[in-house]
Amino acid sequence: MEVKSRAPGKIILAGEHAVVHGSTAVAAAIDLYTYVTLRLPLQSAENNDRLTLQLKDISLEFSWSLARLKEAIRYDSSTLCRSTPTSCSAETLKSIAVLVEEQNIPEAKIWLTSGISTFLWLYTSILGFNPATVVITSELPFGSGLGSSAAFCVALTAALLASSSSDKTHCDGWSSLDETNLELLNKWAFEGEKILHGKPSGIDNTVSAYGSMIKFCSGEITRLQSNMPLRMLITNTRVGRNTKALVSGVTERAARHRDAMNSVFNAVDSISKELAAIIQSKDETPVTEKEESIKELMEMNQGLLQSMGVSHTSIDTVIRTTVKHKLASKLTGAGGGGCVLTLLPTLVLGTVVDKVVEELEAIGFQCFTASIGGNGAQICF
Ligand SMILES: Nc1ncnc2c1ncn2[C@@H]1O[C@H](COP(=O)(O)OP(=O)(O)OP(=O)(O)O)[C@@H](O)[C@H]1O
Ligand SMILES: C[C@@](O)(CCO)CC(=O)[O-]
Ligand SMILES: [Mg+2]
Repeated sequence: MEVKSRAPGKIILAGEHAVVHGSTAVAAAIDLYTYVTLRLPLQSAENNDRLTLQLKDISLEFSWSLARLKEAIRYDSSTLCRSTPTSCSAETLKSIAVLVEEQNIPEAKIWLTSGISTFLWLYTSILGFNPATVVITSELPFGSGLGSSAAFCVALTAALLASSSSDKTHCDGWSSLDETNLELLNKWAFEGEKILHGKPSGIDNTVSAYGSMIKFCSGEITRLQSNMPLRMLITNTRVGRNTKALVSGVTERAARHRDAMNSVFNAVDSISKELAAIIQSKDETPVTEKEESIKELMEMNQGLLQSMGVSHTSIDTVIRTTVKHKLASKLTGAGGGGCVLTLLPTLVLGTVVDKVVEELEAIGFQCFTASIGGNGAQICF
């Protein structure tokens, strides 16, 4: 039996980090996906006593015998229930860490450790100690602010849940999940993100699972219907960083300067709400005027992210380069490097965009555009 799944990455238009502290944020799915192929072997097949994970983009394979998994992860798989997502306990995470360590991940790829731990947790929690080969590929850059960790959790969980569901109707092409399955998928993916982000808000897994564009506040989701064109240039500074460390840095700063940081988070909340209202507004305001407002909101949000301590000199370089051409930019995702968004207003000339891209790429950054607000998680049998 084989099932495939895919889940998109995302951009955060406003509200990253503050959303972890209860503020509103606005995010949209992008058309760059993480793909999972899950193969369950026949009883009689070779390798029916192993769990194998293949990360195709980086040509790495990890494999565990089921006996070793059962010995190390000491929970009773008969008590696990795919329909009630639970958190990975510190004790289980420790046992999983031992299993990951045994795989001798190359030092240069050590950042994969948390991803592989998350894989083992989600797999054994949903499918128990059953043999399989799981193949993963991704169009998303890892650890760059485009939600690679959430897309990984959502795509993996979608394949795991689909393979264990009674409804395996063959379909041609990708099909979306129904509301009940989406909700379950999103809850499991959130548990996976907890291993990767430490204290996630849940916005990344939610927008990856549901797709489209959402306003998100303390777990409450509002799907947004955009009533204006929204084009963003995405610049990957290629500066690596880790979301978990950045999130905990902001939490520590918030503990040191409670009142000041609460004011920052409140300001971000207002920015996100205003941004969502502009995007959805059906009034007669000309698009150019709406774009001017979004531009200003992005600049303000970037200033507040700077004051949270999550910007980076590479991000400042992108901002300086784009502002010369009267374009506004802000970091997206956790910051500290990673990706930057630049609003491309409808009237901006193609020649100006080409010039900006040329300048940014000459510095060593990578620029691309992506379609915003598309599909969420999908499966294919
Ligand atoms: N396809 C994948 N295969 C294995 N691990 C992955 C994959 N995608 C992401 N990961 C794991 O997620 C980690 C990156 O997550 P992180 O949250 O730091 O960045 P991000 O999700 O890309 O950015 P942001 O959280 O800011 O949107 C990687 O170091 C890796 O452990
Ligand atoms: C930085 C953060 O706000 C967004 C990362 O894409 C973390 C989170 O919400 O989990
Ligand atoms: Mg992430």
